[in-house]
Amino acid sequence: MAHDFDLIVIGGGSGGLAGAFRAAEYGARVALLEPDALGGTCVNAGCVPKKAMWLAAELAGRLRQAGTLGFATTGGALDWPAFIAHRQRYVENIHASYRRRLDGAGITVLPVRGQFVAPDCVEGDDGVRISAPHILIATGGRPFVPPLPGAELGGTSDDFFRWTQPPERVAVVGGGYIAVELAGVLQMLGCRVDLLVRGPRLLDHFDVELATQLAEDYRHLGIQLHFDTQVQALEQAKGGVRTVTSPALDRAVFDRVLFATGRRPNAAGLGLEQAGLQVNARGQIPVDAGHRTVVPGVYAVGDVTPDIALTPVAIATARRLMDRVFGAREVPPLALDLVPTVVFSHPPLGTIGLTEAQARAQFGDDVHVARAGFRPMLHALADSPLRSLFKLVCVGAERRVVGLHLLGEGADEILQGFAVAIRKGVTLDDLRDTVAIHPTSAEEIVLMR
Ligand SMILES: Cc1cc2nc3c(=O)[nH]c(=O)nc-3n(C[C@H](O)[C@H](O)[C@H](O)COP(=O)(O)OP(=O)(O)OC[C@H]3O[C@@H](n4cnc5c(N)ncnc54)[C@H](O)[C@@H]3O)c2cc1C
Ligand SMILES: NC(=O)c1ccc[n+]([C@@H]2O[C@H](COP(=O)([O-])OP(=O)(O)OC[C@H]3O[C@@H](n4cnc5c(N)ncnc54)[C@H](O)[C@@H]3O)[C@@H](O)[C@H]2O)c1
Repeated sequence: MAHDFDLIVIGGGSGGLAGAFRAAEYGARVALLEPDALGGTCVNAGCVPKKAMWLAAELAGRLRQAGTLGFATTGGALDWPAFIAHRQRYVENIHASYRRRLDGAGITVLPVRGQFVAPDCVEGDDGVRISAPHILIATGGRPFVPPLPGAELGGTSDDFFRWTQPPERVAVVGGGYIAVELAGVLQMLGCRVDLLVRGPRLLDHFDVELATQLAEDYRHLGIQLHFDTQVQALEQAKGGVRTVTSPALDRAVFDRVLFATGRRPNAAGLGLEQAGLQVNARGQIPVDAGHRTVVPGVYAVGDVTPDIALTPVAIATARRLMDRVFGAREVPPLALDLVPTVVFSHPPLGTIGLTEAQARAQFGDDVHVARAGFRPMLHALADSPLRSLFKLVCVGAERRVVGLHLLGEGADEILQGFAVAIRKGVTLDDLRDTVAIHPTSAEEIVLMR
């Protein structure tokens, strides 16, 4: 049967757009289905607007520090509507840029929600069917809200990005990336934040020493941290929403409650059974290392799969996949053991590779850890107690670096270059042989003992 297109991409977020563009570069005829705004979670309710809020929050902190250091400032209060206008203009520019690039690449964009009617055929919610020998599922995920009594009184990160005014008192539920990032931003921008974490620590999968130092830094910023605290229900209360928790909180009424309790894949409603596909126990679409599903010609990338839920991972895997399918190139799978990532906390926390605990579990006594704890110069000048902590995890007689963990100012920008070196097998001696740049935070990495 003649197909309408060479490739149908379901979802116009990070992975879908990257796959569509790369396939079009090889001359493929591509249709992209996206019922909402182009760019998906990252551009519209994730990385981009989040980073804008983080930058505003960092500026607010800087303005307060500037006041301490003798500058005449107004204290760093933010006019939210004015800032959000700037943020959304930036987001709209990204939409316009995508639209231009899609037109330029000759990609057919259909503003519809798609579902499979056969392994090579997708129907939009306008009833129109299109077919292709290759179909890429890149439908991402959505916030998960635990099914508690009164849960509808709370919001999620999606709601946060719709706020036009800051609340005075906020409870953030969760201890992962989004909880830590939103709690930090809101506190820095002048809200009173309580962070309700069901476990004993922040950021379960990150190095425990850094997570502990971050909790300490957050306490200094004024965030109320409640560990081992289970939210059982939300109730409407006079002047706000009451959190019913175990154990009970001293102050339990908030203007807003935000659930940052994980995300779930968008796999329901895709007609997967018509394609011959099934989801795993976590609702994700299983794929092999090449991002093929069990059905020939059907692929999946990004948050709808078990991959690490990060934009650069969705982009890199989609591009490699299209290099194989349309470029007929042998491309190795992405090395998922060395993915650098940053939590945009205050200060930021960047990490790549194994934590100390993971390295010890894998290599036993053959692990060598170097660390540097210090106050960055600006914080020392302003008499702020916020501390940085950098850790290097090395293995073997040659002390090959298998993990780098950075909490502190500039960590978000410092990590990328070291990620290249670590991928290339850098050793502790290589780092020590490198001349430091003084005075910086980054020099601590080459001076570590
Ligand atoms: C608050 C927040 C902050 C984040 N910050 C970062 C960060 O700083 N750095 C980072 O790397 N990652 C970050 N992430 C994660 C990142 O946003 C995701 O990993 C990334 O967007 C996943 O890309 P994707 O293509 O899989 O899905 P998405 O970007 O979610 O795109 C999926 C698209 O598919 C569309 N869709 C769904 N169903 C259908 C259908 N049936 N038919 C057609 N279209 C459909 C959706 O409308 C959506 O546009 C953040 C996420 C959140 C929520
Ligand atoms: N800076 C970044 O790169 C960035 C930022 C945000 C999100 N992301 C990506 O998006 C993913 C999703 O982020 P996230 O923060 O939603 O998920 P997460 O998995 O990082 O954290 C979820 C948190 O919610 C808690 N939780 C789960 N169910 C709960 C319940 N019923 N009650 C109380 N707490 C509960 C977990 O213990 C955990 O602390 C991340 O894993 C990450 O891959 C990346």
